[in-house]
Amino acid sequence: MSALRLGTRRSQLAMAQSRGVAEQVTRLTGRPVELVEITTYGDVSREALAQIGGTGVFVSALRDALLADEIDFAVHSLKDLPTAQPDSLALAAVPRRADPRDALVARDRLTFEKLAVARGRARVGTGSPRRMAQLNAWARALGCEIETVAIRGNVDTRIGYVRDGGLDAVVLASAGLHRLGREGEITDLLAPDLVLPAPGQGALAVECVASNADLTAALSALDDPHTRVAVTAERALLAALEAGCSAPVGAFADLSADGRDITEMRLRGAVGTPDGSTLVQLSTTGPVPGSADEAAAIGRELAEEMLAKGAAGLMGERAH
Ligand SMILES: NCc1[nH]cc(CCC(=O)O)c1CC(=O)O
Repeated sequence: MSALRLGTRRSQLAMAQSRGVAEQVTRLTGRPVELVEITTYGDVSREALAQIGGTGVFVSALRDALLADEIDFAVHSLKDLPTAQPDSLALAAVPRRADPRDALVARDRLTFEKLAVARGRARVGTGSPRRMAQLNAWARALGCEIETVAIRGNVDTRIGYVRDGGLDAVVLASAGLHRLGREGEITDLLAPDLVLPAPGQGALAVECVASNADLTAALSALDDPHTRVAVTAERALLAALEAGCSAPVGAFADLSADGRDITEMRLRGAVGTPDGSTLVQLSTTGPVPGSADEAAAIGRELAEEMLAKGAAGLMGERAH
C-alpha cells in the first residue's frame, strides 16, 4: 500500500506532534505514513506573532500543500487553527486532548505565587496577550506586580531565557512540553481557575481535503468525541467574540464524570486587558452537548453574555 503523505512544519514541536499522529494512523488504519516537511511563514518571520496577525500563520502553508495535492493530510495545533473552517478542507479528526493547562518554567523551581511575591516585579516571558492579561490579574490579586516580557521562539529558546537569568520565568503550554519530553522543566501548572488556556490548547487537528471521503473516514478513527465537543464549544466562543488566536481570550470546556459516564460540561471564558486591570470571566454548566452544533451554540451563548458584560472593549484591535 502506498504511504500517506503527512505534511509537517519543521519545528521540533510540530515534528513530535506529527510523528505521534503518524504512529496512531498506522496503528488504527494499517497504512504507512511518510513525513513531508513544509516551511511556513510563521517559522521564518521574526516579527512578533501578534503583529503578523497571529491567526493562521502556521497553518496556511500546510493547507496550500493539501490543496495542491503535495500532501494527503496535515496535523495542526488546534489552538493555531482559525475558527472558520474552509469548505474545501475537512477536520477529519480531533484526537484525545493532552493537558490543556499553561505551565510555568521558573528559576529555582518556583511556583507563580512564590515568584510573584519573592521580589518586586518578577520578569515573566510570554508573547501572548491572553497569558499577560491573566498573569497580571493574578499578580494584582496577590497584591504584587510582575513585568510581562514579550518573547518568541521555540521551546529551547524560551526556556533558555530562564536558564541564562534574563527572565525569572516563562509560560508555555504544558502539552507542548510533554510532547517534547521537556515536562521536567515545569515548576508550576497554572490552574484554569486563574489562567484559562487558549481555546483548543492541548488538542490537535487532523485535516485533509474534504473531497477525499475515503481518507476522511479513515482518519476519523483518531477522533475523540469528547475532545471534539469541548474544543467546538471553546472555538465557537472565540469565533463569536470575533477574536483571533492572538487575542486575550481564554476558554476551556471541561467534562465531568459521574462514575463512568461523562454527564456535564462546564465552559469557562475569559477576556481581559493585557495589564490585567480588567478581566471579564464567565462560566456556564449544563448537560454534555449531544452534537458539535449544540456545543457551538453553548459557546456562542457564553460569548454573547461576555459581550454584554463589556468583552468587546477589552480585545483591542480585532484580528481579522
Ligand atoms: N502558539 C504556538 C503553540 N501552538 C501550540 C503550542 C503548544 C501545544 C498545544 O497547545 O497544543 C504552542 C506553544 C505554546 O503555547 O507554548
